[in-house]
Amino acid sequence: MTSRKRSPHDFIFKEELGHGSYSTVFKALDKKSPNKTYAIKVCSKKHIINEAKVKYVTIEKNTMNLLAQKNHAGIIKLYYTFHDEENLYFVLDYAPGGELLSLLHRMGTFNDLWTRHFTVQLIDALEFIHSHGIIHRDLKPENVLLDKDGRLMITDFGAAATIDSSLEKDSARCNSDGNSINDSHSCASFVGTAEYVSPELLLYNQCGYGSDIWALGCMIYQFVQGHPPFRGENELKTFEKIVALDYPWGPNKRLNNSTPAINPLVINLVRKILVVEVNERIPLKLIKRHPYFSKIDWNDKAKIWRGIWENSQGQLTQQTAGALPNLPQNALPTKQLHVIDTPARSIQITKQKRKKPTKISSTTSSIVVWRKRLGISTGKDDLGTVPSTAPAMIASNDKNVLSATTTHSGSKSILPPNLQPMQTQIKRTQPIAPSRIPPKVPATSDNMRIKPIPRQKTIVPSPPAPSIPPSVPPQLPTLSTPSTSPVPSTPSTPSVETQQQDVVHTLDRRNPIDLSILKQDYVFIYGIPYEDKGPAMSLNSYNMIDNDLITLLVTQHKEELKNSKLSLQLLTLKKNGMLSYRNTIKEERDNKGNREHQMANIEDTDLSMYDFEFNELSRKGFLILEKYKTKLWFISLPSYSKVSKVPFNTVSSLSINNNENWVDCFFRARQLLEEKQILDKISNVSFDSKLSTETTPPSSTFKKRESTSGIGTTVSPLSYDSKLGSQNNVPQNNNVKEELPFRIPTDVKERPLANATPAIGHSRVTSTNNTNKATKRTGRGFSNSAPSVNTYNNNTVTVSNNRPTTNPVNNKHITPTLRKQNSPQSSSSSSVTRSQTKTMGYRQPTPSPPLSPLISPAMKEKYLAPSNMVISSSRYEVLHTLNNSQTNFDREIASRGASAAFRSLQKNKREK
Ligand SMILES: Nc1ncnc2c1ncn2[C@@H]1O[C@H](COP(=O)(O)OP(=O)(O)OP(=O)(O)O)[C@@H](O)[C@H]1O
Repeated sequence: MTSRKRSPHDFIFKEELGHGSYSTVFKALDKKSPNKTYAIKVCSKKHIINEAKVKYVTIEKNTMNLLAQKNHAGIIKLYYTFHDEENLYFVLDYAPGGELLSLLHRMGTFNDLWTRHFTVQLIDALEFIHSHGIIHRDLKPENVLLDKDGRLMITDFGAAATIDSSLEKDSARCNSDGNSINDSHSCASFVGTAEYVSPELLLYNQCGYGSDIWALGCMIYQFVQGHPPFRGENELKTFEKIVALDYPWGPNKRLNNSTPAINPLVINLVRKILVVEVNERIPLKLIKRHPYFSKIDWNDKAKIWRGIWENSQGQLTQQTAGALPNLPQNALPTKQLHVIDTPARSIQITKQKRKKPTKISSTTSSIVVWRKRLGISTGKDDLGTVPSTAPAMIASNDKNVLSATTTHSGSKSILPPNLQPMQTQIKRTQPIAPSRIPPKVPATSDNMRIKPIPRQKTIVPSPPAPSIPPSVPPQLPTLSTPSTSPVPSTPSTPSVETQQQDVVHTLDRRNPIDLSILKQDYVFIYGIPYEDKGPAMSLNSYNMIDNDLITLLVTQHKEELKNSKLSLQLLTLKKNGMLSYRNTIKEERDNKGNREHQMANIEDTDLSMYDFEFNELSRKGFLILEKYKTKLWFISLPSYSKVSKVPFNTVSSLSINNNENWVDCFFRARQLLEEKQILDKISNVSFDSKLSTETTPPSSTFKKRESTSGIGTTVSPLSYDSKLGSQNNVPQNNNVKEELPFRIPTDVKERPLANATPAIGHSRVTSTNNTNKATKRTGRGFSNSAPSVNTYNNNTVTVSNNRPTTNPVNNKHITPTLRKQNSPQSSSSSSVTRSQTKTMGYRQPTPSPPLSPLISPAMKEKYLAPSNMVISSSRYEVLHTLNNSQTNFDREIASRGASAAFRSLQKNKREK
């Protein structure tokens, strides 16, 4: 870089490379060193002022100046800035490969190799940007350019913001004025592109590093799917999808059929990134340790930044390209060099027609409209004022700015130091949290369809907001598929498609689908001790409970699992909502001679599904069913290879509905129980009534197991073994006490309410203990249950304090929150349960306070789910609950349970 002042006359302007909302970009040669090619972005001063783009030009220049000093391969470098009477000039790295989006469009989707290649480079570049306290805020494939070898270069920093470098990297937020926010976590404006905008920006007016990571997740998804994950018919619908986390995983669209399916690790990674709660979103440093990158040496920059056609030695090779379908090197755009030596003065900055005519303000207005529709307070936005993204003083200095451009190495800013927007610390306003969520957040099927949009317009001016339609609660999907029909007439034969799918998963394909079973599988069951102070694990590691933890547990207890006769259990979800298990290896019987031990009734209040994470492809996953007394219960699927070794001859009539995942089946069962109509239909179904009356503790073997210790004190954060990948990741230290993997509560005291719902008369048979407890619960004010619940609870009124019930009139689920309002007595329990919830530390970023002792004797015996725990079937309930939650943590909890339901709902809708 040179400090010598440059001017337009130092360059030969060649063809136009493209134009943006306030600029036209030309290829240009340096007259002094003709071998050096640049891209010069020419911005018309008049246009900038007229279109009020000064602040964005300023931000872009300052940000690029800052980054250029460190010279990172993944960032378009700004070499010089200068101006003449008419224009501003930014002399930039020339990226002959064009936009990454163009390449993606040519390819349809990227294969795994390219996906990893670009993702790795993106991560490295993003880390560099963040390490300088900069948030890009408009990451998307259009803003990523390629050099001639297919290395990516991030550009377009016009929406960037800086934060205070003293803040924690992953927690810092900023406002778009470049002011760090360590208290209010507020962002004063909306920027970005609708498809890539983060939920925290939409919902809470916040932006931070996490927002870039969200966009990264969207891009990775786009690499493998060919389109961004969230795309509605208009921006408002796109926003709805974002906050609903409504994105589909479709088949890979590559033309070449030999292309393998999407790497499950990519899916896993994207799922970890696309998390609505920003605090739960995986940070960059953990992304780098994700198994998808197990072979990446992040310190080896040369390797990371090699071209797409270079081999590991850095040599260009046709091999790589040859191995990829339809991947000629000329996939990268090669614009013909028309040598048009344009005199600088005659450069016309045309009124932009291609894209982003009103980029930021348009998105902003869309978000404002959207938030208005949701009834979310947006402060000034509600008054129709779009918050500014730049300090107010910039506007008043527009002209000064334009006449004060400098070379890069000269004074660093266009503005005088006291007016520099990127460094000015301004007291921020409080975060604008949603103050009200309206009764309707449309989750209509019409926005499920994805229309091919050739190019992601950054911003399209939004249509005027339609008036809010009257609230229509989303309907639960009805059941109609033969394999899940509750009518037990003739066993249905799986469809051809079903049969094909079952090739992998069906354990015994000779048998027809057993209509009384929704889902049946082999699982490992873990109990994680949950003590007064919280889970008997470090909160940090507890925060990481997910597939990785399950994998860790399996890894750690592999031998034990292999050898233990109790390790493999058959877990069955029946249509009456009963979850039962059976030891498939040793046929143990309980005192009543039952081979099958009921575990819990999912219809039961006590069984709360807190979270799930299943990957049906890799057969990895877990489901946290509940915190019951002292344990959290996990159900984890073993790998298929393990399942295939199970001696199936010990199991009769095993047909598994593997077309649906566990979560969907749970909701299906729940729905069956809740809908009167369905209950009628299933009244003839002969349920195993033995199970429903079981009150006797099962075998002593189980008891003995129960008394042994569970997982010990601390599990350190996971580290990935790069050689072994995710299936074999191991903890950094082995400070994990031995855990017996199988921990089913086997006596009445320990077991969650183990009630089956008898078919005839729908009366609920409960054990003596449970009946008492149920009565206690009723006494806490839950008698205002929906009629449908009582319909099948003739004898014992047992109404969930966390389970939505169904109003038979409109089939609308009544949230606990709503019921709570009708139930004065519920307040005490809700406060207690809230305390419990917090203490659970569920993926809480910071350690939560110690668990307050359980208060009532009843609670000592029975765990009460948090009052706002929602297993919901409608997005409305989710948002309603989120809105009514008093703390972020409550929101997190509610959001998790609800998101499961919502996904289920969406899936069903899509299937329709
Ligand atoms: N350094 C570069 N090398 C090659 N082409 C470039 C370079 N910078 C920009 N372009 C091309 O010029 C087009 C316009 O870029 P520019 O930065 O002016 O606008 P934009 O970022 O696309 O839009 P906006 O400014 O509205 O966000 C880009 O889409 C890209 O195709």
